[in-house]
Amino acid sequence: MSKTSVCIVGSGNWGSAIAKIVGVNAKNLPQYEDRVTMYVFEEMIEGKKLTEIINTTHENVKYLPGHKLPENIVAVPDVVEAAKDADILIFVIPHQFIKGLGAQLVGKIRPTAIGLSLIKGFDIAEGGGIELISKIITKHLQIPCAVLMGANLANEVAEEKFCETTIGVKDKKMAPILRDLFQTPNFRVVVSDDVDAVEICGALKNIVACGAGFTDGLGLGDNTKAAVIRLGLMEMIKFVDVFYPGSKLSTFFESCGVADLITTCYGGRNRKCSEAFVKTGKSIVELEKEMLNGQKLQGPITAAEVNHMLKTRNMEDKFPLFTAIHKICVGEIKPAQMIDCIRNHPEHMDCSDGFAKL
Ligand SMILES: NC(=O)c1ccc[n+]([C@@H]2O[C@H](COP(=O)([O-])OP(=O)(O)OC[C@H]3O[C@@H](n4cnc5c(N)ncnc54)[C@H](O)[C@@H]3O)[C@@H](O)[C@H]2O)c1
Ligand SMILES: O=P(O)(O)OC[C@H](O)CO
Repeated sequence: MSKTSVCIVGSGNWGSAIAKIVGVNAKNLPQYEDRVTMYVFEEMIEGKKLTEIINTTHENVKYLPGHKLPENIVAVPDVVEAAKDADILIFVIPHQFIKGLGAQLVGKIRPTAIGLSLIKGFDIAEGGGIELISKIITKHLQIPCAVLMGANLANEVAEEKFCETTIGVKDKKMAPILRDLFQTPNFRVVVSDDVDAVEICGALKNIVACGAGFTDGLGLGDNTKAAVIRLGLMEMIKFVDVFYPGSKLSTFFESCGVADLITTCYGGRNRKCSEAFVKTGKSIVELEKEMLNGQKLQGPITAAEVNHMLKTRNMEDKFPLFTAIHKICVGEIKPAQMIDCIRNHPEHMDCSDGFAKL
């Protein structure tokens, strides 16, 4: 039987950290081809191509400095060349680039390939809704696409500190294949069939992370930040309930849910830049450039995508935290107004009989 070949589409902070895991597992597991291709959006670093640096030093010096990648990870600057022979395509690029990159792959990959999206974010759908990234991949490339989301700050995963993750996949045959490709003693995988909710958790938590960062920037303290996190979680649950009915509440207790929300609201890039946004008065775009050395924020764009949908449906007031965070990001209201926007949150008002409702 021929071996399964793997391509990682993306090589940023998370793409590189996951390459460490996937490279080692592909090498050690007999069912996989040793060689794993990694699509690298080419750029010059001190006069040298990043792909050449990765293939000679085995380090992504720009996006994951200080960590060696396994030698069977091969950086390829042409996405079609990287992906054309793969049986498993792992998509891990900032979500704003997926449509452009996906378009280059149409008709150029194995029709039997399967996809796995590690991308946190949405796209705007026709008619004012949102579209899940995994669905975009399936629609354009005509392949099934599972998701992997969790409390997984890339640098900590690269340092092999213990964490959990959630793989959302419906096909029972695919579940162990994907789990085995990612699982390590320090990266524990739980598989869920509640795929849409797993993916939506990963996208929405980035909006809440911005709120947590604004709270930190305003110096409001841990109680306020906990309230923002809790109300953020309630809006995440409500969003899934309203727009993706039939999902399970238990999914929010997996790594993709509450755990990712916590880690991102304390240690993530969205939090960090949002805190600086309040403290410096600079724009999000400026801060992303200044503070992240080419890495990308997903929270403010996701907040805009969600707001577009809520506005179209006249539902901004049902999600006051998401709405306030978007308005702060685009300068429509001041960060200090966030708390006024959530002071009379539906979560406080809906309990007319004195009991909270879920
Ligand atoms: N970094 C993390 O800790 C982490 C953890 C879990 C999930 N994620 C998610 O994974 C996804 C990818 O994040 P990341 O941290 O790997 O990326 P990143 O933030 O490091 O982004 C930089 C990457 O984007 C690439 N890029 C820049 N312009 C591009 C273009 N026009 N077309 C294609 N690629 C381009 C760069 O070459 C680089 O590889 C995001 O959705 C993110 O939310 C990130
Ligand atoms: O650094 P952030 O804010 O993009 O968050 C990173 C991961 O999504 C945390 O799991």
